[in-house]
Amino acid sequence: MDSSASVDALSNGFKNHLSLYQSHNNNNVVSNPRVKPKQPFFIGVAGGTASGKTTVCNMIISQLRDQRVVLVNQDSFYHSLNAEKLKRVHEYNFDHPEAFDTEHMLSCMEQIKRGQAVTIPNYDFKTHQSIEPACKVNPSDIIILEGILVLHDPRVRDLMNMKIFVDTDSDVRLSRRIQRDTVERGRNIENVLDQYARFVKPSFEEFILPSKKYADIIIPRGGDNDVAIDLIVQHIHTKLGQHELCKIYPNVVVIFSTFQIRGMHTLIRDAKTTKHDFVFYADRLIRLVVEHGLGHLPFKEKQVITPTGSVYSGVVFYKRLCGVSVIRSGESMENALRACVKGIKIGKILIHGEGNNGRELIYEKLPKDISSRHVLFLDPVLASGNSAINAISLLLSKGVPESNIIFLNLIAAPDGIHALCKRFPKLKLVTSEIDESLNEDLRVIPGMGEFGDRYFGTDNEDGTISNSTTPK
Ligand SMILES: Nc1ncnc2c1ncn2[C@@H]1O[C@H](COP(=O)(O)OP(=O)(O)O)[C@@H](O)[C@H]1O
Ligand SMILES: Nc1ccn([C@@H]2O[C@H](COP(=O)(O)O)[C@@H](O)[C@H]2O)c(=O)n1
Ligand SMILES: [Mg+2]
Repeated sequence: MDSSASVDALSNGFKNHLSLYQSHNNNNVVSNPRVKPKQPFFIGVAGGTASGKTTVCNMIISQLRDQRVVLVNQDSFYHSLNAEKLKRVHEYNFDHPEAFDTEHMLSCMEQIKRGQAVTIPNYDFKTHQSIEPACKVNPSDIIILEGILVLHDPRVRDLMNMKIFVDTDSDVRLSRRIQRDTVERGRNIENVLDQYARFVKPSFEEFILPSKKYADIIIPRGGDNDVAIDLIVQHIHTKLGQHELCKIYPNVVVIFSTFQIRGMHTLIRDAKTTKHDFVFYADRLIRLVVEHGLGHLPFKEKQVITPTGSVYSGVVFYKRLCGVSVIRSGESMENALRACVKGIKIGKILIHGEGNNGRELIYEKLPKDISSRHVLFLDPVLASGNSAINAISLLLSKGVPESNIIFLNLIAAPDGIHALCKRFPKLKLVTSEIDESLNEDLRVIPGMGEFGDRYFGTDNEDGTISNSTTPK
């Protein structure tokens, strides 16, 4: 194979994720200065030559199917050799930190970390030069930077959320390197052994091995260590699934994001989506949130005998439940709740209000025995939190314990979460996405417009959505 390991590694990342980057690119996203892109999770993978860094990275990527991942190889940032240096290539130390354009790598990684697209050079191990075309890397959820010296420079290390060192026996590495470089990098055994003894081994001892102390995780045996790779993938999932606000308010639960969920959000947030599609995908998301929310109810263990005469140890559903929907958009969630909880009673609350203050209770119809039930409170959009606080205060005044309320929601603004969770710390909020902010009209950004208008088809005749001044 002609291409270098660097290009291989990079293109592996692209092979897995290219279509994703392109679709991301083609979305014609209108940049909104108020919306800060989410910071990606940045992983650094270092280790000696042929320790299995690229192999480990590809194993991690293959397990992160629901995330957008980009793999960048430090090799891409090797300085190209000029004619003079090419003549004496056998005297060149490719394992010294100065062999890399670290300033360029740092600037690219800083840009990717800020959520910007960058162009990464394409390095050819046969000609020892950067070649065309360079590779465009679009913003991602996870960035992996791998290479022998990625833990060497403190500025690069500081960008990383997780630092890994792949630790493989040096004899194993040498034999793999001979094999790889003769097959893939156009070298002969004498070259490989000579380079190894003169530069690779001494630089490993002087620069690479000392960087091991900065690693959070050391993986002995590289790609053979399935347990370590599973644990790393689990940790990444946990970190990505956890919004900062979930750490502040442990009762805020964001359902685990998959490409399916993002796809549904993309559709319902798109201003061009038809009413029919909006309802279809909003219903799918609502159903997921409802199912997730029900999982937070208390349960009792129960054993049953199956038709094979065996014992199945299970649980029984909690039955004293009711729903309460906030008119009008909360009513869109009632069907999903009815479909999941047979015969559930659903009450209603109508709150009216303008601007930041002055919410007024207009109408309420709640089950008489609501105080003895767990309440699933239905409202798809949490913006300032003013309406929700009003409605939940009403439930508390009816004797519902705060800890018996589960708020089921599709999108929540941080402002609403702060307001609600500070006021009702025992209430549980289950949502499918936390958005960036509220604008000056108290509308969620990026948001999805007026949910009720889009769901019930009461937007303007020309198909545009009313720019309501009545925030939720
Ligand atoms: N666990 C393993 N068992 C056998 N061969 C391996 C293993 N891990 C890597 N290799 C092989 O060793 C060579 C170097 O691995 P690679 O992942 O490219 O290392 P690095 O990126 O650290 O240089 C490759 O040819 C690869 O296929
Ligand atoms: N023109 C080059 C550039 C680098 N190398 C060697 O590659 C090794 C790093 O790649 P790994 O995939 O093994 O991490 C490094 O040890 C350099 O010696 C080269 O031979 N020629
Ligand atoms: Mg490699």
